[in-house]
Amino acid sequence: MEQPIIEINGLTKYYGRLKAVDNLHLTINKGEIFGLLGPNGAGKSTTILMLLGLTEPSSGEAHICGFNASRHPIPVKRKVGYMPDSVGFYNELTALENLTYMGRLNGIPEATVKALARDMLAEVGLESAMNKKTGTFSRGMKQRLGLADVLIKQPEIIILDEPTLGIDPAGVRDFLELIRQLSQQQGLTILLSSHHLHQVQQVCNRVGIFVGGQLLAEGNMQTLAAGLFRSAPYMVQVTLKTIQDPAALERALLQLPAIEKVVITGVLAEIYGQEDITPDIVRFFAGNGFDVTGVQKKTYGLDEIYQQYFENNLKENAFNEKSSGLFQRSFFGRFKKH
Ligand SMILES: Nc1ncnc2c1ncn2[C@@H]1O[C@H](COP(=O)(O)OP(=O)(O)OP(=O)(O)O)[C@@H](O)[C@H]1O
Repeated sequence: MEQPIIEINGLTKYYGRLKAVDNLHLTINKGEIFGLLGPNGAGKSTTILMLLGLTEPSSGEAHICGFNASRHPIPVKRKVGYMPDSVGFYNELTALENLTYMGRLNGIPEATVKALARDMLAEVGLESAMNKKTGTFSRGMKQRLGLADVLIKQPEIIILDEPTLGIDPAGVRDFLELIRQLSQQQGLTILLSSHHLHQVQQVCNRVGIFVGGQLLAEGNMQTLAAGLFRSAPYMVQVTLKTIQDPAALERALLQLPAIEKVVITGVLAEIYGQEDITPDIVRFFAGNGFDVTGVQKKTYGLDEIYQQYFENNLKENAFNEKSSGLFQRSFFGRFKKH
């Protein structure tokens, strides 16, 4: 049963004349890992600040666990743990000392704070480093400590702003896995802002694509891909030993049912269709005496979704810069709930 925990209605923020967030509508359910995806300046951080009650919206409102974020920021802060993109610690203190200190600041009773800090450090995989000074920590270790710092408040929602920035690939993988486990084991709701497509794709149940202050699309990977690639959602790549007459091959393939488009480049044929056309295609090539060296069914990931949007958006901008807003709305309009 879906239970809304973050409800955003018409949230808008102007900085002077700049509309940093434009009429945002979004609902996030309890236990979801939601990715706010978008390039720099898209409005992700401003949205997060409004959710935390740290900046006042120009219009619209956000409810967190039922509390209006700008009218009741204190209960909201109790429910939400926020990790900014860069977390500062006292370098001369150990991880345990830093975390115990943060726990005290958050009002955790003296009798339990140290034990809780130890538990949280174990939770984020820093058990063996808890007595090391944080000045010696790598960026990945600092992010884990940042997460422990958020968890010690025992929040219901965690908001992470670009949490994997500057961490090496193995560290990123471990960190994302940790986030996934926390969400699964503790039923935490996690909102994660990032411009790293692959990372968001790995860990999030649902993503929202932000550009120019607008939420252009939201959904899971399947819904986004199905909507975006509606005209030809399936693609099969066939590699052949040779292609003597590409035009004739294209014509012949287009005779097959459900095939919408064929693109031949060198010895590679990319065949797009309405249905999963792989069996028909394989039969076609085998039956017509082609030497097939490879067949690959393509599934659309966030990369393609993002790329497709940007490619089209760039073309449109080059054509008429002023129409880009309109284009964005029409291109992604079909995904939007509001
Ligand atoms: N305090 C501020 N005063 C004026 N303009 C601001 C302020 N904060 C952000 N902006 C502008 O609002 C827009 C959205 O910025 P925001 O930081 O929310 O985007 P973002 O998606 O989080 O990007 P990044 O990943 O670079 O932080 C940008 O054009 C930014 O320059």
